[in-house]
Amino acid sequence: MAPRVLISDKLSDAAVQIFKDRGVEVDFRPDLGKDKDKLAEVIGDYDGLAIRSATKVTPKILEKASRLKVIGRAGIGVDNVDIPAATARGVIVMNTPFGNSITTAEHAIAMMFALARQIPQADASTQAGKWEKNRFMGVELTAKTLGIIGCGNIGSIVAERGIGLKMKVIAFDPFLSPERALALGVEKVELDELLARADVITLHTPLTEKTKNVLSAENIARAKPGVRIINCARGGLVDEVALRAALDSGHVAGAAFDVFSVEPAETNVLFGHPNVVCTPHLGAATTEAQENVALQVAEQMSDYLLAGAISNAVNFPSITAEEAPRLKPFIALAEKLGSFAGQLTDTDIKTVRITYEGAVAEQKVKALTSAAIAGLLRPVLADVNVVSAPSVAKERGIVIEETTRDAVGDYDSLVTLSVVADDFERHVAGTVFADGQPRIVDIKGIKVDAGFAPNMLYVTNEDKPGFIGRFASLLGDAGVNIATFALGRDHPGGDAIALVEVDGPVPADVLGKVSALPHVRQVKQLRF
Ligand SMILES: NC(=O)C1=CN([C@@H]2O[C@H](COP(=O)(O)OP(=O)(O)OC[C@H]3O[C@@H](n4cnc5c(N)ncnc54)[C@H](O)[C@@H]3O)[C@@H](O)[C@H]2O)C=CC1
Ligand SMILES: O=C(O)CCC(=O)C(=O)O
Repeated sequence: MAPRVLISDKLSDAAVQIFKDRGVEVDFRPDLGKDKDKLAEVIGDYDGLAIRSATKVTPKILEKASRLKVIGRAGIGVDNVDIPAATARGVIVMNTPFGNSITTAEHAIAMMFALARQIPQADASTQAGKWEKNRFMGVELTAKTLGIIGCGNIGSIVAERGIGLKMKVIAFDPFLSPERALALGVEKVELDELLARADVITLHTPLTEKTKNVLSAENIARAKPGVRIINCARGGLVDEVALRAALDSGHVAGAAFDVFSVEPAETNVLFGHPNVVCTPHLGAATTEAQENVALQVAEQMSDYLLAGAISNAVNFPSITAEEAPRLKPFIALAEKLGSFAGQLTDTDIKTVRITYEGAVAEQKVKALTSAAIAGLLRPVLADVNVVSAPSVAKERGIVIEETTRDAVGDYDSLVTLSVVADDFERHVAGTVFADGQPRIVDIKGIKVDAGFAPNMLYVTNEDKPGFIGRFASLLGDAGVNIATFALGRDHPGGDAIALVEVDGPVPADVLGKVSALPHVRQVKQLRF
């Protein structure tokens, strides 16, 4: 069955076409983004949801999204998606981090000119027939200092444009490396210095706990008198009430805002001030950017739904379409090793150690670890999946340790999973053979060679003569057919294990009889 995608915001038609061309069923319902009740009614029918910023993906919507596998944001900010809730439900959230950066940077530059030369006000006055030539005295930007708060993708483009305009560009961004600053031709400064020096401040950070109100009343007061402030990033970065007061007092000479603390902004404290220029979140609104992000999001979502490739996910490591088929058997191996350990563990797990040796260590091991954790937790939490598993494990206080190293043993690739609880540590290792099938090759240090099957028995016993015959007759008498039988022991007469594939579930009374056989220590029915 073809996957189904709902587009619930105004995306370029290009997205619809891409989905259709790729064989994904698509419904284009841009009305639904603003109607959360209707969206909740229909979301259960879709595998994918493509959005811009109008659709709010809340926990309530996600509760109804029983089939949903991926949310694609045609744009950068994913603050309209509840990421923890999506992750907890195993839904991949992807964005398109570059498609609208140039356009948004250009909007910030346009806003800077609009402020410097009061273009919107002069336009309104001129078209009203006033010809107020003396009213609109502007400022030149050449040689002025442009202060960029947040010098990532968009901030860097703004910096380049600013330098092109012969401005002195300074930037505050704790994550901007000195090398990158040098390459951009930007002076990296602390916030206080930026406030003191900048003639124009432009914001380009996401809205986070740290950046909320980065331009607070105090910081606005510290800014250079006559500063102009531009926000084309996110509402909430600037204290709008404090800014209005600073505009009224003349401390701030002008402000240009594309984004607001409440959107859609039908009213705002900044509205109506003569030195304020506003646009309705138009930063990304060019034909080029909208085409870019629509194409990209549709490609990314189709790649995931059809081929398991993951790019630009904010809650899962990327996997390319080329990597996906190579990774797939190892994802199956990791999940099954996790499941094996999970089915044998009834107590609280404290730590999970996963070691990747040999060729597999070169793969996306984060994805494999997520798969192993999903397999481990699934016996107790049925709806955990590869996306949600790491956050579920974290919530439960499970420490995950991941190691990669060169091959040291007999296998090209070996994955070893150790589970540590208060009173034991258990480990199991596996590999993928040339036929692409995952195999268990080591349990508790005992070498075995067994595939995974829907119904299996795991038996531990003392290595004494007679066990295999009695065990096989007991299953035969109970009408349980043995498909494969793998044995291992640490040394003659020591600890032995059997992994037995059977053709169907084994009744509880038969399991009881197996565990009562001489020399048997434990028997466990396993499902894969
Ligand atoms: N108005 C609009 O239509 C659009 C707005 N945006 C918004 O622009 C913002 C920036 O986007 P990108 O440049 O693509 O993101 P990015 O992730 O490439 O850059 C963000 C930068 O902010 C920096 N940063 C993070 N915390 C900081 C802090 N506490 N202080 C200073 N810097 C900090 C990061 O180190 C990073 O360099 C996002 O919030 C995005 O949603 C993006 C596209 C369109
Ligand atoms: O989709 C839009 O128009 C908003 C773009 C935006 O804010 C973003 O990409 O973060």
